[in-house]
Amino acid sequence: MNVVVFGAGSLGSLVGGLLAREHDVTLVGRDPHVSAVREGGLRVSGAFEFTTSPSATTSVPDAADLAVVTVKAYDTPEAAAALVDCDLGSCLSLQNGMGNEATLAAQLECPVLAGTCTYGARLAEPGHVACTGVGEVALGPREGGSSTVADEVGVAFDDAGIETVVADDVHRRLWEKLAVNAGINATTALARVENGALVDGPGGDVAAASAREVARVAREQGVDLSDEPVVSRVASVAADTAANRSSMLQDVDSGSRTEVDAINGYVVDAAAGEAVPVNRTLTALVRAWERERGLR
Ligand SMILES: NC(=O)C1=CN([C@@H]2O[C@H](COP(=O)(O)OP(=O)(O)OC[C@H]3O[C@@H](n4cnc5c(N)ncnc54)[C@H](O)[C@@H]3O)[C@@H](O)[C@H]2O)C=CC1
Ligand SMILES: CC(C)(CO)C(=O)C(=O)O
Repeated sequence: MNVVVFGAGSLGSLVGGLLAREHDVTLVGRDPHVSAVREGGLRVSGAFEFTTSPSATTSVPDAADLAVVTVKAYDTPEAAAALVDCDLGSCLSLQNGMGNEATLAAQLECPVLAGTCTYGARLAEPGHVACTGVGEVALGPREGGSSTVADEVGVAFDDAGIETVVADDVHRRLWEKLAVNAGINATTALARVENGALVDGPGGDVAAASAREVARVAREQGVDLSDEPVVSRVASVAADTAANRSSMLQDVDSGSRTEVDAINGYVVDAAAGEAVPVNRTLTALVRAWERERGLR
């Protein structure tokens, strides 16, 4: 399979590196990482240890069987615009946050797949990505249900040794992942704590309350997501990733824009006036930090 990974940063380089063991992969990213990969290949370390040599460029090739989109959620419109002239068989988003697939589908003619990814990745240096945790990719048609395209992409990921589930309930999975990110990311970013600080105590109460709001909004959207399993999921992820600094805390650490608009902000927008005070507060406080740093 000929794959273009659009957004070759941490996650894109890990997934692209794993896929490159079995497929023809082109990483689309930015220098100095792209130049380093061109010159010396891509080293994947951490839970894996290998070096591979995908193509690497700063511009999109003319065609590919599959585009895997791994930019931050706020860059998805730009990614969609950059891919519009690429002759694609299909497109898969592995991003966090909600709305990415709709943004891609609005501009691309190919089938768009939705996905969640619980692998952990960190770009250690140009040309070198570390896998900080082995997880799972779940993917399916963005419309829900099943499709031949989703099956084929699932086989391609599985053939590359990526733990993959082809899911006919991708909407539920996206909302469940949203509840986890809405509970953990902003809470840890604002408190400047690692995920484990939410396992119990005041931070955990905020994370649980945020997740309950997400579950309610999901149900209002017709997605079967119950409160307590979601709250338990948030607590178990916080415990399993206790030493992690969440991606939003890492963004705050580096003074970078966060994905709050696609996470807690999405919950507020989807609630359409329904009371979601915890997500509304988390969104406002993270946006206040971004504004103070001139990021919005
Ligand atoms: N890093 C991780 O462990 C995980 C990340 N995610 C999600 O995956 C997405 C990506 O996250 P990361 O890889 O951590 O972010 P990142 O910032 O490391 O990677 C994104 C990359 O896209 C590149 N990019 C953006 N626009 C571009 C353009 N127009 N042309 C070329 N390159 C462009 C950026 O330069 C950057 O290198 C986010 O939604 C994140 O929440 C999900 C699961 C795990
Ligand atoms: C699951 C969690 C919260 C792990 O840190 C994550 O996905 C993130 O940090 O964005």
